[in-house]
This record gives sequence, C-alpha cells and structure tokens, in this order.
Amino acid sequence: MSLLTTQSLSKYYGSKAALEGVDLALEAGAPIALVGPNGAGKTTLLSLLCGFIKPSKGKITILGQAAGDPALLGRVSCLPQDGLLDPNFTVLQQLSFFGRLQGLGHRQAQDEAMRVLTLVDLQTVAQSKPTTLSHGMGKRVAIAQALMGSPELVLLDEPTAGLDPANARAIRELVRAQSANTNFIISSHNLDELEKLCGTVLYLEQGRLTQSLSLEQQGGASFLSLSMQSCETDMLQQGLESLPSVIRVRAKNGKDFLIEYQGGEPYVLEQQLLELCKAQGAKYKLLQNGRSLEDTLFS
Ligand SMILES: Nc1ncnc2c1ncn2[C@@H]1O[C@H](COP(=O)(O)OP(=O)(O)OP(=O)(O)O)[C@@H](O)[C@H]1O
Repeated sequence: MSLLTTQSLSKYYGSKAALEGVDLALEAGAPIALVGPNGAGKTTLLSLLCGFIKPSKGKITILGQAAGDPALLGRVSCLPQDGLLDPNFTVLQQLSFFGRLQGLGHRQAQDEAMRVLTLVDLQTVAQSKPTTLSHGMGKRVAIAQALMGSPELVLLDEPTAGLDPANARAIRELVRAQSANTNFIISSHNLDELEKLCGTVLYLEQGRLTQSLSLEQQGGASFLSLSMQSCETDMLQQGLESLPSVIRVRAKNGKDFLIEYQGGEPYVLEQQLLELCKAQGAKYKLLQNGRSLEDTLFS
C-alpha cells in the first residue's frame, strides 16, 4: 500500500532552497529513516508532510490525500524536534485535549490518553505538570501524544536526541513494538539506532534526496566487517586483498576493515580470513556479515 509520494517537492525560505526537487514513493511497512547532515532539510520535509508548512513547488500525497488535508486529522501525527508541553496543565489534561481535537468525547479522550501513557510506561505521571518531569519523561509524553488515536503514520523528528541510553532504548523498543500497526518516519543522527529499527533509509544532502536504500534488500551478502584487537594494519590489508574472492578492502581507524567480496561461500572466506590473522599474529575481535549503515551511506 502506498504510504506517501512526493513529486518535484521544493521548499524555499526566501532565496534559500531548503528542499529541491524531492521525489519519493514510500510503501507502508517497516519504519523509514530520514538521515542527513545539519541543515539538509529533514525538519523541513517532516513539516511539509505534516502540513505545518506549504511546498513552494511540487506535490505531496499521504494515504491518498494531499498533505494538510483535514481528512488526515488523526491519521497522521508528528513529534516535532522541539515539541514542548504546556507547563500550566497536567499531562492528562493536555493529552485529553488532543483527543478532543480529534473528535473524541471527554471520557473517551481521557481513556485514550491513559492508553498512550501506558504505552510509554508513564501512566503514573498523568496528574503531573510537565515541569516536574525529566527531559526523557517529557519526550516520552510527547511521543505518547503523537500516538493518540492510533494514527497510521507517525513522524518522529529526533525522538531520542539528548536522552540517556536507557530512555533512548525504551523509545526504540516502543517504536519497534508499535511498528507492527503504525508506519513511522524517523529523523535522527544516530545511524546505529536507525539501522536497528528501519527498513528504508532516505539520505538528504543540501535539500536533495541523494540516496534511498532498502536495508532489508541489501542483506549484506557481499560484505564482511572485521574489527581487530591488534594488528599490523598495512600488512593485514594487503593479506586480505590477496584472498581470492576479495574485491576491495577499506581500513578504518587502523583496526576496522570493510571487506567487499564476490562469489564463493562466505564461510570459506571467513575461514581464510581467520587463518590469515593467525599467520600474522593479529588478534581479531569481531567478524560480522554485512556492513553498517554508516559504511553503506558513506563508502
Ligand atoms: N524558518 C526558516 N527560515 C529560513 N530558513 C530556514 C527556516 N527553517 C529552516 N531553514 C533553513 O533551511 C535549511 C534546512 O533546515 P532544516 O531545519 O530542515 O534542516 P535539518 O536537516 O532538519 O537540520 P538539523 O539536522 O540541524 O535539524 C537550513 O539551511 C536552514 O537554515
């Protein structure tokens, strides 16, 4: 099922092009990652998808409707990058208010607010004011708000930025659990996190979509990632390059090697590789099939 399409989508702020000619055709399914350096246009793209701002050029269709169409109310929601809760109202009051805006009755809105607070494991703060919450708790409440009414598409702009590892992990697990029923688009600078969660990665650079890859399809069949504890870098690189099925070897940080190969069974190469390490007196730490998202995007 088509989740969203954009055609020649551009957004200018004055003469500044924040997005330029972006064409997307995304299917419903596993979470989609939105990646790119600072200022690449990620927040602009999410704001356009939410209908918060209008395109300068081009067209966006989400779940069969134009972005911002009232028919998408309750079907698409967003966690803005710097989304703030109102300090004057309790968490329950604020979430219930969003439920009322979606057309729920008073009681239904409160029940829905408690449901989403339970999803983020924060039902105990329902009667608290946001000022009494930690940064991580506030972020989890904001994510709960984005899940109100079980929208079909949830846009998360840097959902784990500034969170400690435990809170970041709780949010990842929440997204993973919810992604069976909900489509997510997640903007983040944490490539490891996105690699664990997402099926598709969109890479924006200076407002243009420069890469769009499926992590599910690439499978990593022709790459091995080798991390050494200790080795003679140049000697090991030369040894690796001389193995029959190896096409290319890239050394990083002196101890990590990305090995591209073709043909043959991976276990034969793995065995040759371990024998090579032994022959050179090099100590290996980790050998993994495939390559990281970072290697995929930047190699
Ligand atoms: N309201 C605005 N007025 C003028 N320029 C803007 C505005 N919002 C964004 N920009 C510019 O548009 C470009 C894209 O910004 P955007 O915030 O979409 O990038 P981003 O990829 O989300 O960056 P970051 O990773 O730093 O959050 C940047 O050059 C930014 O300075």
